[in-house]
Amino acid sequence: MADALPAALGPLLRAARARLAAAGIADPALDSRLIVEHFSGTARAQAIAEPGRSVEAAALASIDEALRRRVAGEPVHRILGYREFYGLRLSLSPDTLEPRPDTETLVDAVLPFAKATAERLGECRILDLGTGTGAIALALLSAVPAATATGVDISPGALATAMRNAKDLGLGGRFKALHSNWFEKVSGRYHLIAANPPYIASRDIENLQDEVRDFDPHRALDGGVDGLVPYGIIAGGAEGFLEAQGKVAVEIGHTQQSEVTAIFARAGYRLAEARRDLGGNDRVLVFER
Ligand SMILES: C[S@@+](CC[C@H](N)C(=O)[O-])C[C@H]1O[C@@H](n2cnc3c(N)ncnc32)[C@H](O)[C@@H]1O
Repeated sequence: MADALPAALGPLLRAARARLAAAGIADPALDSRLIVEHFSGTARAQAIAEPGRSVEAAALASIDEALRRRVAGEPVHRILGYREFYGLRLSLSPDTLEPRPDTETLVDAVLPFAKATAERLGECRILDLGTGTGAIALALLSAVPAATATGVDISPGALATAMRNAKDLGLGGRFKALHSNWFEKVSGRYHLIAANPPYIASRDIENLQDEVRDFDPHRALDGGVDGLVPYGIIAGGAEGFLEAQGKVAVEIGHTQQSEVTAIFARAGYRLAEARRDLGGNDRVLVFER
C-alpha cells in the first residue's frame, strides 16, 4: 500500500511525483503536477509561493485515487476529464478520442483559408466529420468569429460532449452536432470539410500503446481492414457537400500520404498542401477539386 500523502502542498507534490516515478510513469513531474493542481484547486505559483499551504482531506483523497488510476495505466487527461486543444479546454468522455497535439497541425493548415473565406464572403461554413470532442470545429470557430460548423459523429455520446464543449466555450450558437454515418444525414454545402477519421488498420489495434488501446474508443481508431476505408467514403462523398473552390482537409497516419492522395485523386481532387506534425511525420493533407 502506498504511503499516506502529506497535506502541505510542496511535500504533497514531491510525494505524488515520487509515487508516479516509482511506477515507471513516463513524465512523473508533469502528470503529478496536473493531478495535484486539478484536485487541490491550486495553481503552479501557489506551490512555489506557499509550499506549506494545507490541502483539505477530501482533495487529498481525490489525489490519492487519481494517482492510483495513473499508476494503473489510465492516461492523465482521462483522469482529469479534460484536455487542452488549440488553447481550448475540452471535456472528454468515454465516447471521445482524447484530442492530440498532432491534430492542431490540421487546424493550422486550414485556418488561413477559413479566415480568408470569412473575410471574402462574410461567412465560412465548416463540416467536421468525426468531430469527437468537437476539437477541430471548435478551434476554428474560436479563431474565426464569422464561421459556423456542423460536427458529425456516429457516436451520440461524443456528440453530447462536443455540444457541451461548444456551449462551455460560448460557441454553442455557431456549432451544430449531427448524428450521422459520415455524409448520410448531412445536407447543404460547406466551404471547408475537415476530418480526422479513424485510420488504424483493424489488425493493428491490438498492438497500439496500452494507453491508446485501453482508453480511446475503438470506433475512433479503427479505419477498417487497411485503415483507409473512411478516406474512401470522404473522398467519394465530399463533392456533393463542397462549395465551388472549397477545400477538404484530412489528418492521416504517418505512412498513409501516398495512398490517401491516390484515393482523393481517383475522386477528382488534387493535393493542394501536405503538412508534417511537430514530430516531422506526414500528418495533414489538404485537397481541392
Ligand atoms: C480519430 S477520432 C477524431 C476525433 C476528433 N475529430 C479529434 O480530432 O480529436 C474519429 C471520430 O470519428 C467518429 N466516427 C467513426 N466512424 C464514424 C462514422 N461512420 N460516421 C461518423 N463519425 C464516425 C468517431 O466516433 C470519432 O469521434
